Amino acid sequence: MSARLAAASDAAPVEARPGAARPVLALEDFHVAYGAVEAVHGVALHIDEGEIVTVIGPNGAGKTTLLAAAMGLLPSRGRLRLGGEVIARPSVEAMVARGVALVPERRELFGEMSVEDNLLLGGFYRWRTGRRDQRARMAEVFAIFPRLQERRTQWASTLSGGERQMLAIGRALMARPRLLMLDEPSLGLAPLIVREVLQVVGALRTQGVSVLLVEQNARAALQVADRGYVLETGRVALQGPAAELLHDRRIIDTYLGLGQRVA
Ligand SMILES: Nc1ncnc2c1ncn2[C@@H]1O[C@H](COP(=O)(O)OP(=O)(O)OP(=O)(O)O)[C@@H](O)[C@H]1O
Repeated sequence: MSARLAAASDAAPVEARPGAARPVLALEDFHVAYGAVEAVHGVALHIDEGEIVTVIGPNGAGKTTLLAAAMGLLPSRGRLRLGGEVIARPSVEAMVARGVALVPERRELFGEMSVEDNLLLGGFYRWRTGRRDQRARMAEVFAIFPRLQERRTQWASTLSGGERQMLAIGRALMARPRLLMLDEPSLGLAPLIVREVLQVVGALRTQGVSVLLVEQNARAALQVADRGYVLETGRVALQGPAAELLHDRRIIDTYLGLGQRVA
């Protein structure tokens, strides 16, 4: 294991790390349970401003659970901070109001509504007033995903898998989030489309959006991310710079397949 890769969760509290940028999101000793059964056991992770951080791991490791609880969709125990603020009881309303957006695994689009109307709904909560503002933001989203503009009047249900994923991300971007949380954006997509979608995700950092990317496609995720965490049975098993994780023997053997070295 490389010296810069750490086997356990962040040992020091985030604010205690020398020279650390202020994290957009920090979880410390974060636990999530379904009834009496705990699925996430004391995870610590952070995302700094403009960073793309990925959480990878096998089926059932707790990735979706972690993301849902960080968004306030599931009850949690531990510490969650957004910027400098401790959020005592994370709720969806609190997270959305503070500029966090989640793109869920199943995308949750409104199939019998146009691309344009799906996008407008994404900005509704934050921009209840000011329709002109929403139109301006939609133009920005179309600049990011030109394919959506070509299909703006088409029902969401008629889009291809890749286009639906773009629409789901575009809808989340309508709220101008500081932090975008993505759950398995590669799910069900062909490799070329995965690359296209993740390239756009990578470009978001230049627009001041930080990204928490949960992925089973470890290679694709590590190629776009700055740092990564490996979650196994609800615990952080390994973490470090994405470029180093990509070349870590254990990651290659377990997640990248057939003992191949990454070129
Ligand atoms: N609604 C639920 N009720 C009870 N247990 C659940 C529920 N949802 C998930 N779990 C359990 O929590 C654990 C973590 O599941 P989770 O879906 O978060 O894993 P994951 O890493 O996202 O997996 P995948 O990559 O397959 O989506 C699993 O053991 C799962 O069975």
